[in-house]
Amino acid sequence: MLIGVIADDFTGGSDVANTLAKGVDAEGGLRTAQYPGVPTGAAASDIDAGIVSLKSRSNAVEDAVSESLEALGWLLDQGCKQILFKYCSTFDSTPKGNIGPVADALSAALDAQRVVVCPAFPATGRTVYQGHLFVGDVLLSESGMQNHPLTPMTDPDLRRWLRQQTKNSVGHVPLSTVSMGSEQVRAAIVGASEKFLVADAVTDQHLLILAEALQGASLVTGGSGIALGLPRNFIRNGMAEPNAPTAEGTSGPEAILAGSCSGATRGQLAEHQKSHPTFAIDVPGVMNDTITKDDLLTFIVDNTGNAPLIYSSGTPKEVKDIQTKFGREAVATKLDDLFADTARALVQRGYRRIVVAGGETSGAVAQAVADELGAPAMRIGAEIDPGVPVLTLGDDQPISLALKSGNFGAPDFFTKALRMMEGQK
Ligand SMILES: Nc1ncnc2c1ncn2[C@@H]1O[C@H](COP(=O)(O)OP(=O)(O)OP(=O)(O)O)[C@@H](O)[C@H]1O
Ligand SMILES: O=C(O)[C@@H](O)C(=O)CO
Repeated sequence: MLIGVIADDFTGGSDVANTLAKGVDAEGGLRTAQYPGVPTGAAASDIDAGIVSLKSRSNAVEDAVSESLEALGWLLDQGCKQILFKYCSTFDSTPKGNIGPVADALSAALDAQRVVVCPAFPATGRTVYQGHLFVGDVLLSESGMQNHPLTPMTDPDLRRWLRQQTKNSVGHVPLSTVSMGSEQVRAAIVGASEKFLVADAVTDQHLLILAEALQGASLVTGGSGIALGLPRNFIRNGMAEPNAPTAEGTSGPEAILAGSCSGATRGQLAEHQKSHPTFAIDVPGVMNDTITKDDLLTFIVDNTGNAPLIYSSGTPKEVKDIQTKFGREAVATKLDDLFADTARALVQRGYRRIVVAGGETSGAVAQAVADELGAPAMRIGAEIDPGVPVLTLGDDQPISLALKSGNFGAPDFFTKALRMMEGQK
């Protein structure tokens, strides 16, 4: 293994897996696998890039740090030459963490002297300019992310935000330097007096320049965009052969599970409802055990073949009311367990295509499917929409998964994902 990624959530893991598997057009990517949690055994010997997906974005700082260090240990044992700490392209974190403390711990463990910080992902509208993060044409703090229930992003200045989280110093590599090329970026990194350097990037070209400058860096941090040019560093110096995402996908019974309450997911749900059966999970019913996985399964079984979709997704007000009544953690645990139990039962019944919306929900479902199949490595297939590939697990009776980040995907994402799992456009 050459590149090892520690992803702070599962959808983020499949986002960066997609990027590493694709690489730069015409130059190819790496043979890539995504793992739900830290694997117990060794990785297959034909994997160049391995992504360990954690649920460390918004848990306690100490847990995020220890899980990330455990993932680092496993990746180094697999031979990785470069580690990428992948966080969200909207820099989801609080003034306490977890990005800063995890980056502190990883850089100390790797003895990394200068570490680039770049969440830019231009294909989904996230760009960094003058150290500030934009979503489309608005600052992060005006993009809706200021109201995020767990990690409200109220300051778009990444340097100021990160300084609250880290004991190390934070500097900046401005766009004027990035646009001059990789030599100048490298010189700026080497000459900087600060440890963490927020790097501006507005286009994929800027990300490629940064990646070229990061050849040989033991630790890189960012969104999936910063990974765009990393495979070709290894391909160009002869350490890896160029590859394309090859996971084959599957056909067979299907289900869509949506726990995400983001605006994008709710829009995709509204689109899907126009011509497909959907089932709204009664969350209070789940909390007092009057709704169980059997209700969800009955609906899915009755509507198989017609892209049945189960959702808990609610408006911000509905979510707030339910959280106030039952407690945020209790609701999240109960819904995660419900989706995981449903996914396990679907696998047992021979369901082969499962589309999931939401990072937390994807974590619960992917872990359950991998456990049920006893197959920890997810192979990377075609890209459905920016940042979301088809994933395939298992050998004899493979299962395809799509793990959609809350904010990703076009309005017709759900049907497109099911089609692409079968190898159609
Ligand atoms: N109706 C609801 N009421 C209260 N909480 C809900 C409801 N539906 C889902 N949730 C909770 O909202 C959270 C959704 O998180 P999830 O990470 O799956 O989606 P997301 O935040 O949109 O996605 P991402 O992390 O990829 O941006 C989960 O913790 C889930 O339990
Ligand atoms: O970077 C992103 O926006 C996504 O990969 C993500 O992290 C989803 O939670």
